[in-house]
Amino acid sequence: MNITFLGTAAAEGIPFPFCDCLTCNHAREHRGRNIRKRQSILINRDALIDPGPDLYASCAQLGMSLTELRHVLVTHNHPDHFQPVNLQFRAKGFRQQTDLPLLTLIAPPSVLATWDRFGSNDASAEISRVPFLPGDSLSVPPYRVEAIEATHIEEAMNYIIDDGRSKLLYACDTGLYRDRVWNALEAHRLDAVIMECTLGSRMSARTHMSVGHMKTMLDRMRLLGCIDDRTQLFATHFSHQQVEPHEPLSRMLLEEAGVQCAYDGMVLTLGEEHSA
Ligand SMILES: Nc1ccn([C@@H]2O[C@H](COP(=O)(O)O)[C@@H](O)[C@H]2O)c(=O)n1
Repeated sequence: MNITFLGTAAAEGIPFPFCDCLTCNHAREHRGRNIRKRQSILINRDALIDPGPDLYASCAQLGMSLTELRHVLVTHNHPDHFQPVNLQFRAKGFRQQTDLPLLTLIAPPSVLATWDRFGSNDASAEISRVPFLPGDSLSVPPYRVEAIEATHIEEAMNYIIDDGRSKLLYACDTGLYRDRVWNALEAHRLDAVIMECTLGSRMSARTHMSVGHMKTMLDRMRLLGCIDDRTQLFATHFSHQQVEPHEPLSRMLLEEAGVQCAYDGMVLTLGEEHSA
């Protein structure tokens, strides 16, 4: 499974244009991995999680097209994770010479309601919708997708994605899992975990993760046998209000939690990593 981080920031991005905090100012001055677009990942070339506000800019910057995209999974109904216009522009009039595969839109009912409220049309966007909720699973070859309940807003989900060779847990956005979620997770042996660490080392909250909470979650996963020393661990979805620039943040995550710090353009081939 190839995974490309299209964006690694929380709602505001880094730098947030309406902010002059140290992290935002440092990003403007030093750029590189300090610049973070809003959170989104591409799996291989055919599955995308969270088509947020920076999707087109990320693809342009990384030289990637989405013409092979077949599955879009949405975690929850927040505007930094789902922007209907990204998929509305799949309509024929916007790409007359390009044929696209039918797209499966896997999303909670609240996200599908937003899709409808923005005047979207499934037929013209060549989309087949699949209402999805925590506890649901389905097969969209080559993937098996299972949703577990996130601790964030109503209907928010994290995804377990299995391509038959490796299994990923995508844990954005969430706070500490509720007890009932651990029963569902127990059955899984994970090759990679991508977990939000919105709050860095500065604070704790119910609906987002700090490095302390991340360690708590990973310790419990280890105890249950979901992860072991071979599992690759990544932190992402950082808030400019809570984290330092990329280098000190990377050091802190590695030292305190044994976790790698994701950056925009990072590519994982489960077992390897190199820049796009
Ligand atoms: N405990 C928190 C929660 C949020 N933030 C900041 O707010 C932004 C939006 O949060 P959502 O819960 O709506 O995703 C987030 O990007 C953080 O910058 C926070 O600092 N502490």
